[in-house]
Amino acid sequence: MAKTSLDKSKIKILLLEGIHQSAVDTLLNAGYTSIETLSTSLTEEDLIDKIRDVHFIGIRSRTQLTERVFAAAERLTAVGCFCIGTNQVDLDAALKRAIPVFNAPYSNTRSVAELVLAETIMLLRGIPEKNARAHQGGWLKSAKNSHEARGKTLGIIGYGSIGAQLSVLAEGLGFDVLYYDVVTKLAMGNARQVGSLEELLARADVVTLHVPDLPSTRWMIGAEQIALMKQGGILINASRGSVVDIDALAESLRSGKLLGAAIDVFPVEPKGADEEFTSPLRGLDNVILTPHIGGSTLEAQQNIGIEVAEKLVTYSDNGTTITSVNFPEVALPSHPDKHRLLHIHENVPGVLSEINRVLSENGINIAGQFLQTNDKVGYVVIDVDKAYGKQALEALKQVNHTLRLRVLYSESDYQA
Ligand SMILES: NC(=O)C1=CN([C@@H]2O[C@H](COP(=O)(O)OP(=O)(O)OC[C@H]3O[C@@H](n4cnc5c(N)ncnc54)[C@H](O)[C@@H]3O)[C@@H](O)[C@H]2O)C=CC1
Ligand SMILES: O=C(O)CCC(=O)C(=O)O
Repeated sequence: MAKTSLDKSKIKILLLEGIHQSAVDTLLNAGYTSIETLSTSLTEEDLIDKIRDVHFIGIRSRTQLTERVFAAAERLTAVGCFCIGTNQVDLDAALKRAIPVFNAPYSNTRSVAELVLAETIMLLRGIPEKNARAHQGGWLKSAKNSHEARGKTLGIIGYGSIGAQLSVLAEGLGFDVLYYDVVTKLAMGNARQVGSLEELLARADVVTLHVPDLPSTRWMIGAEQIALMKQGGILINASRGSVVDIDALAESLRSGKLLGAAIDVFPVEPKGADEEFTSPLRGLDNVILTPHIGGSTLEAQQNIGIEVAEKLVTYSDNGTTITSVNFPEVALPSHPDKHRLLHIHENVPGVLSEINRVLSENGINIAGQFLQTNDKVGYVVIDVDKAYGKQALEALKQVNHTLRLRVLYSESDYQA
């Protein structure tokens, strides 16, 4: 019998950026013991060195997994983004090497929504400036530019998980909620979708961004858009640093066009606590600057640790790719007495029949077969009896357009 399924203790896992201990515990409980954790991200060069013998990598938003990194990652089997956004990963570079990428699409939604709501109230009252003055011995006791949230208009750009959650919380406080999204979205409560970004900018007292990093969202808020906002408006960005032109924002705060801002994400962010944070927004009154901690609550991080680690374990043990952001999604049953062949190939006609020809010529009985494709990749999973020869696996690897073949032992063999 061919021996290609790796012993779990030999499967190397690298977790970067201070991923929560719950991820380590989840991996250990599943039998994966070779886990290295680092509290920071790595530069591209350092990552290229480190990733060569790594099978699974876990990152957050800071680590850039580029084409060059994937090219060096000879053993990489899957990527876990312990966050929502996956813009830091070259998803096509991963896909063409048969590497599924997973994330935690909802685990920190609430944390971001709560932070934004809190910042909205603080900024409407001018608290950052009053707080700074008090720390310097000043006493800015004034109602000037201080407003209740009740009856103000909150404009949400991007009405997905976070935008919609924020909408519900904000209505509870008495905000009128408007939102703009490229997709028609069902309104929560009494919120209303507007037809254009321009309309939202003109009508909202507070504008908050909750869009992904996409070519269409890059620098979507610049000088032109800020000019459309109300005099004395407030801007919040806890989405991605590429969405707001930070120089234009700084200028609008200096000129008094905007009265306040809260920014959690920046075009360039420090790799870790040792690197200095620089920004044109530093030193401006009534600007809340936070170090990309929208999702950084213990509750969210603990849940994310478990969720993404479980997805990596499930893919490693069983082949399931449900919720992968770049890969054909297949939900697989357990395979107690069968070995499982995972064949990943370019999605071109004829590969499946070629695989079945090889199996038949090698006398391999198919106990179960599952197939899913996306526009680039086909993923065929075949459960087979345990008795097969090494030459059958070699022949499967030789099938034209094959990207990768993985073999998973039967679960009873794993437990043995
Ligand atoms: N600051 C932080 O720590 C965190 C930041 N994030 C960021 O927040 C983003 C949003 O998260 P979710 O709400 O979970 O995403 P989501 O995918 O549920 O929602 C995004 C929404 O934006 C809309 N959208 C896309 N392009 C648009 C455009 N050009 N104009 C208007 N709307 C557009 C989509 O249709 C969708 O409704 C993430 O992609 C991530 O980058 C997420 C979690 C934590
Ligand atoms: O917590 C993190 O490192 C990143 C949070 C974030 O931006 C996300 O979930 O997309």
